[in-house]
Amino acid sequence: MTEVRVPRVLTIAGSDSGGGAGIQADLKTFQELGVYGMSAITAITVQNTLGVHGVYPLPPEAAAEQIEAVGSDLGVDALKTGMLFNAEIIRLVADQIHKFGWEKVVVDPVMIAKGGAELLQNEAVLAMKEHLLPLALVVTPNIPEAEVLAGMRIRTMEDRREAARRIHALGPKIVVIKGGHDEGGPDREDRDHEEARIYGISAGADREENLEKHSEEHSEEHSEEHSDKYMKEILAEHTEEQMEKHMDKHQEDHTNNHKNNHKNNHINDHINDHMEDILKENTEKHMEVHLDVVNHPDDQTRTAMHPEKYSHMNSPIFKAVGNDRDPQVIDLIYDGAAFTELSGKRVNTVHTHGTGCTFSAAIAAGLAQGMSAFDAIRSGRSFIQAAIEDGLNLGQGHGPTNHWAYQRRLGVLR
Ligand SMILES: Nc1ncnc2c1ncn2[C@@H]1O[C@H](COP(=O)(O)OP(=O)(O)OP(=O)(O)O)[C@@H](O)[C@H]1O
Ligand SMILES: Cc1ncc(COP(=O)(O)O)c(N)n1
Repeated sequence: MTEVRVPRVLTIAGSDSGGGAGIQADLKTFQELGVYGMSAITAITVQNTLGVHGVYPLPPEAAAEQIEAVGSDLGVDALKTGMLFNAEIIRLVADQIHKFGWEKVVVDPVMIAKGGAELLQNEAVLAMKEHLLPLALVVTPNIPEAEVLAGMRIRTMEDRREAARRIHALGPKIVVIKGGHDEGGPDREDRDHEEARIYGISAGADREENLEKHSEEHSEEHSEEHSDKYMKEILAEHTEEQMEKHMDKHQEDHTNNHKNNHKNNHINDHINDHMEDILKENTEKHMEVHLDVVNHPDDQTRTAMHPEKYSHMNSPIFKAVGNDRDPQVIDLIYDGAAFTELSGKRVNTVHTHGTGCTFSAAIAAGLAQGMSAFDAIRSGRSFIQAAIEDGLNLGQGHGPTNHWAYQRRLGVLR
């Protein structure tokens, strides 16, 4: 009889002292999903919910040696990469993946923290494109990262599809462009003018033509100086937008928190007095959530070309709660043949620190468990949706997500 072995997953990423992103988020996700987690740390960040206060990269060999130690002894069924910080670390990590012949590789091309700190040096983008992306089964850029990797602005879903095609051409088998950052943004005219400023093109009627011309020149040029400037502009712009939204929401949250303090004390007393009742009630509430999911008629997954290929995505357990009237967040998947949109309810919260890390870690866990890439992505989406919806409200800033939420909803109350 063959012995059943626990799936083993490695994360190669930076440490987040605040516990919401990076290695810490990854290991929490692995544990929740029932896989054995291992880590190779690339950098130590001094971080809390208010931001990144320091970055201490480890010597590149430290990452390579950790991977060697884990790979040569415990073995790795799937892995994910997160913050890699510099080109040398990227090269050594890629060498190790290549040497061990690992195929279930999820690359989360982390570039910048939500608060604006640089988690990947500008000049390392080229190394990521050349050395790491070709080894990826799944790559999961957010919109600003996709803009940098594809060398184009993303304003519409068609832009996103074009960016996905370009990134796919760099070698990964499946591209997932996440939609967390797509909150509508400035109107088309403003974006046109902003784009014109960055590209140095006109914003008038001949705009599309100019943009196309620019994009051709851009791919021919590939000058590092140009892509450095381009990357800085894109990332700075997105960060400013996010910070403004964050500050508004944060002030609102603070007022609400204050108002809720008395109420919370009462609730705590109540919980202590009636623990059993609360737990029972919670279980019923979670069952209702499931029923809502099961009965929901409109599956929010739209499959562009091969519905039969993705029929497993109709599995009720993997459906996000929500409906078409809710503001949506859409992740776009491209496998070189078809586009699939995964959409779910957009949660109105500032506590989304580490969402990308958690999502990619959950995908790696699914792959290690033998899921297809699409199932793993779908299940990763459900994991992060639950983690954002049932937020923990920790810290004074941009708080972490709730890594317990997914299992709790499945009825495992802990
Ligand atoms: N407000 C939200 N409501 C629901 N889902 C969200 C929300 N924000 C992000 N997500 C989901 O979380 C996952 C990560 O998306 P996001 O675009 O935030 O990645 P990211 O910017 O790389 O994350 P981070 O940098 O915080 O680690 C995606 O599956 C996305 O759809
Ligand atoms: C170590 C580390 N890795 C990744 C992120 C990205 O997460 P976010 O964009 O939510 O800050 C981070 N902040 N820290």
